[in-house]
Order: sequence, then C-alpha cells, then structure tokens
Amino acid sequence: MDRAMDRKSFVVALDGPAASGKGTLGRLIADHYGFAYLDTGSLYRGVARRLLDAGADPGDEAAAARAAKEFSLDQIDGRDIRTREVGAAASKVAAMPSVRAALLDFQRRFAANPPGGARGAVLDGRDIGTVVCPEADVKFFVVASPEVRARRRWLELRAARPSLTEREVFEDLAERDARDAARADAPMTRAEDAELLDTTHLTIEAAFAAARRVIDGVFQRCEG
Ligand SMILES: Nc1ncnc2c1ncn2[C@@H]1O[C@H](COP(=O)(O)OP(=O)(O)OP(=O)(O)O)[C@@H](O)[C@H]1O
Ligand SMILES: Nc1ccn([C@@H]2O[C@H](COP(=O)(O)O)[C@@H](O)[C@H]2O)c(=O)n1
Repeated sequence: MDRAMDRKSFVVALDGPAASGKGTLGRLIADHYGFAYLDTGSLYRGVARRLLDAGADPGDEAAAARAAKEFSLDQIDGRDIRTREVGAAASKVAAMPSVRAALLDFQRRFAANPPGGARGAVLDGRDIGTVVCPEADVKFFVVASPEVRARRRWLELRAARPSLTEREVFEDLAERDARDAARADAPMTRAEDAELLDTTHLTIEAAFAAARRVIDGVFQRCEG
C-alpha cells in the first residue's frame, strides 16, 4: 500500500444520486485509509443556505455566483444545511455554470493536496469522477433503488420534522435527481471507468467491504 501512495495523492471518487450512501461510504473509506474526506454537496448546500438566509432567490444566478465566489467551508460550521429546502435550492444553484466554476478549484486543490498531510482524499458528489477528478485512482457510482433511498433519507429527517412523509421525501429526491442528471454542465452521470455499487440490498458494512475490495485491488496492482 505504501508504494502505491508514495506518489501523488491517492484519490477516491464517489458519485451517484441522493441518499444512495456516498457520504456514509466516503467517511468510512477516509477513516480506514487515513485519507481526507470532502462532501462536495456541502459546498452547493452552503451556497444555497447563504442565499436563503439572505432572502435571495436561489434562481438568481448573479447572486448565487457571488455567494459561490465568496464561499468557504467555515461559513457552514454550525449551520443546518441538511434540510429539504436547502437540498432543493442546492440542486438549483448547482445547475448554474458560474456557480460550478467558482467551486471547482477548491475541490481540485483538496484532492491534490489533502489537508492535514493525508496521503489521499475521498470526494463524494455528482461529477467527481467525470469533471472534478477525472484521473481519480478509484471511482464508484453508488446507487440504490429510489424507494430505498427515500426511506433512508426519511428516517434521517423525520426526527427534526415529524410531519414529513416518506412520499414527500421520495418526490424531493426524484425532482433533485432529475435536475442533477439533466443539467447541461457537469450532469450526474457514471464515469466510464467507475465501478457500479448498488447498495439497495447491502448493509453499510457490506457496502463498505465491497468498496474496500475494489480499493485494495487497485493498491495491489500499483504495488505489483
Ligand atoms: N447500505 C446502507 N444501508 C442502510 N442505510 C444506509 C446505507 N448507506 C447509507 N445509509 C443511510 O442512508 C442515509 C443516506 O446516506 P448518505 O448520507 O451516505 O447518502 P448520500 O449519497 O451521501 O446522500 P446525499 O447525496 O444526499 O448527501 C443515511 O442516513 C445513512 O446512514
Ligand atoms: N459534486 C456535486 C455535489 C453536489 N451537487 C449538487 O448539490 C446538491 C446537494 O448535494 P448532496 O450530495 O448533499 O445531496 C445535489 O442535489 C446536486 O445538485 C452537485 O451538483 N455536484
């Protein structure tokens, strides 16, 4: 493993639709291999949160681009960016090329020079394997059925919002996924060289074990 990682930062890219399990896997992979982890969705959510807090329209591209240019991760410390409203607004600002351009450099720098001197980086999002890090060492496209994803996200959100129904979450995810896949700039799509990881019937531990097998296989090929 050491020789494989002597060189540049080792990059793991995780893409896929909402609530498929990318972030869960990303954190586990980063902990296991001692890599830095970046949830790139939090950048788009942070921009959206800022606009909503300022009473601005998330459809206002000039305001969104300004917020993206001024964005830094510490702006989201302690802020609730995991709400339905922020998720929906994030996918609107994420369709704007000027917003994506303003956030691209930060993501690429994180991958190439992971913070804390880590030897690798795990990034999860929608366009990591296709646009942000097309040269990533390992790419996954993580999926699960829409029903299973809606259930998982509903279980997560209902404590803060007991009136929320599973159907509403299902519809939110369907709308967001459709917008993310249809936009012209950096749409959500599986990179040709990405491993498809379907977590519909996998526990978190089983999905993590499947991801580790792929990553360990790449390490071994690098060493051999
Ligand atoms: N294999 C699994 N089995 C059961 N629950 C899971 C599994 N993977 C993830 N979860 C749960 O599903 C929810 C969504 O997972 P996670 O946040 O990792 O998805 P995500 O793809 O990163 O979503 P988003 O793109 O919206 O950030 C979480 O509550 C997580 O604990
Ligand atoms: N690389 C990325 C990451 C995210 N987005 C957009 O942000 C929205 C929220 O992301 P979550 O991962 O937190 O669900 C998502 O729906 C995308 O619109 C993106 O475009 N590119």
